[in-house]
Amino acid sequence: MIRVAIVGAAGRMGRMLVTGVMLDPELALSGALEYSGCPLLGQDAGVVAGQSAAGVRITDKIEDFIANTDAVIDFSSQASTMELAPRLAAAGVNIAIGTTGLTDGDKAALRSLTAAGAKIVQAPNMSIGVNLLFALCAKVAPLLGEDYDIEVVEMHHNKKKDAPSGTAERLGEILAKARGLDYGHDTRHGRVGMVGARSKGEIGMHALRGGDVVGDHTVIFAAEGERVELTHKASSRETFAKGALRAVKFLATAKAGLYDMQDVLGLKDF
Ligand SMILES: NC(=O)c1ccc[n+]([C@@H]2O[C@H](COP(=O)([O-])OP(=O)(O)OC[C@H]3O[C@@H](n4cnc5c(N)ncnc54)[C@H](O)[C@@H]3O)[C@@H](O)[C@H]2O)c1
Ligand SMILES: O=C(O)C1=N[C@H](C(=O)O)CCC1
Repeated sequence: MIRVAIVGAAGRMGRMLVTGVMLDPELALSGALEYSGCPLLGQDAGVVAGQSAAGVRITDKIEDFIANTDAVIDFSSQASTMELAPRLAAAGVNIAIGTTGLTDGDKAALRSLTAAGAKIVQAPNMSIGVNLLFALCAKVAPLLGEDYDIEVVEMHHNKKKDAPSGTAERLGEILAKARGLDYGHDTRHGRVGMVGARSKGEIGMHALRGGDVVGDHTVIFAAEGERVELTHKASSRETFAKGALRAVKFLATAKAGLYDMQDVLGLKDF
């Protein structure tokens, strides 16, 4: 049995993760963390998630559960994730991070924790379909070549705080690498004004927000006379939660290291 605590337990993903852990016979819910001042502190995490009582109260202190926890799943905020990760790693707790908006510096800091023995999965999207899309883009972009202009379009619900989505950023990084471009330098985020004709050496990135959209990502390869579009649409957050549960099971037998969902799903050699 893997004892799992959820960070951001009252959030959209947190409630889905609490439910997923409670329903999984290989996992046991050991803790549920929220920010200090959260009105739901002290409430039963299962009840908050719309399930039966889990016997785990939402707390703002990791000390309430860390000694009885094997793994933490963190879908909260960049600041919270980066503050907690060193403390969890120091306690020998495995960490599955779904939080987006992490900087390159944040990812380097996570890697340095794994050099000291931590086991971490960090992935901007834990669905099987999106991770297959990552692998497909790495193959398709070099095959189509420079004649095909690449644009990435994502759409999410109107509560999402970061843009572009972590998934779109990862798509951009994969596509840039496949084209010999630099994601940070060569990405055009939206276009406005007299920007001139599109150059070959750029990737367009467009973030749409509205309603309750769970998460749509499309990569467009556009050439003279045709275009190819690869699209993934998530219709339920359950797909992300299922991936996170796979991640903690993967970490239970993994060596120290910083992993992504390509490792968890065995897509590295696809
Ligand atoms: N990797 C994936 O597959 C995936 C999928 C969906 C969402 N996400 C990401 O997960 C994050 C959360 O998304 P969401 O839609 O659930 O957002 P949300 O705002 O509904 O939930 C975030 C929760 O974290 C809590 N939180 C904030 N600071 C905290 C702290 N210091 N300690 C403990 N809890 C704290 C908030 O109170 C909130 O309940 C975002 O970064 C989002 O982009 C990733
Ligand atoms: O709802 C969100 O927020 C999502 N965030 C992830 C991202 O930024 O890529 C994954 C999809 C849902």
